Amino acid sequence: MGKQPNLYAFNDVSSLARTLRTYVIQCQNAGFERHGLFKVAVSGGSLPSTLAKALLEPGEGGSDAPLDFAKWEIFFADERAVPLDHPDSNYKLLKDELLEKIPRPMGRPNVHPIDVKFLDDVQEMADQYQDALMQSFAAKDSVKLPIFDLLLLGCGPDGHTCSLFPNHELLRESDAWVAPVEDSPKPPAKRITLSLPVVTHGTKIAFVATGAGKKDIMKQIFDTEEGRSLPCGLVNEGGAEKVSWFTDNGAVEGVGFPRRGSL
Ligand SMILES: O=C1O[C@H](COP(=O)(O)O)[C@@H](O)[C@H](O)[C@H]1O
Repeated sequence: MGKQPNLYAFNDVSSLARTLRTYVIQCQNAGFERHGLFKVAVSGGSLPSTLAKALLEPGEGGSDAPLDFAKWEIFFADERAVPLDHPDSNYKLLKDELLEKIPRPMGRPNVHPIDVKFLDDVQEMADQYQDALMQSFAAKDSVKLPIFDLLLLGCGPDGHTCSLFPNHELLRESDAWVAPVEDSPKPPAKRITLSLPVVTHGTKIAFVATGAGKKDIMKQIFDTEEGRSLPCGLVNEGGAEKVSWFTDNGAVEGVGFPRRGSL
């Protein structure tokens, strides 16, 4: 058997958040050593609130190693084609949950929202976002892929991640770094998303999935053959041991895949 993703299960979201904090700090420090920055892609959905808990509330026994947000470069793993103050915006969610709450002395991250000039043209929006990535990663050659230090992902109840949905043609995208979505089955229909090769190319890839509402899809992803072709299953396959799942007991009830409680 090849190398496997890591599946961590915790009793509650607080203990999950403490370990996620340690993990993110390790990824941050590895990024600082590699290139003086931490380049991270962040999802929307339920992720920002758990991430904020991890980063802003160390809790008892949580790592007190420093977070230096001034050297963070944050991109979005996916974004909905809506204004930045719209309730569906992943940017707004991250801003409300995390960005605005970062104490000043911890520094201000460099955040890359979508260009709202292109709300009516998601192909143009995806191209522009890809250009922003190219500038950041200084790629001169279009065959190269950006290498995020960390991608922080969610898992939808249908097994989607980023805005990569089950059976969608975008799962076969092999050229674009960022792709437009015109027909998302989950509203809003128009979005942009990192492509699967960009996701699996990351140095580290972390999923956060909590609550009993995720247990059926978790079982499918980890314990069934069909689950391996779902978007989350494809990230597991492509990212293998670079992938870590941070879950609570409710989300993995009945999942047979071997799991651990700490890093
Ligand atoms: O639509 C989206 O959904 C996924 C999963 O969200 P969750 O609430 O089930 O965690 C999210 O990761 C993605 O960024 C978002 O656009």
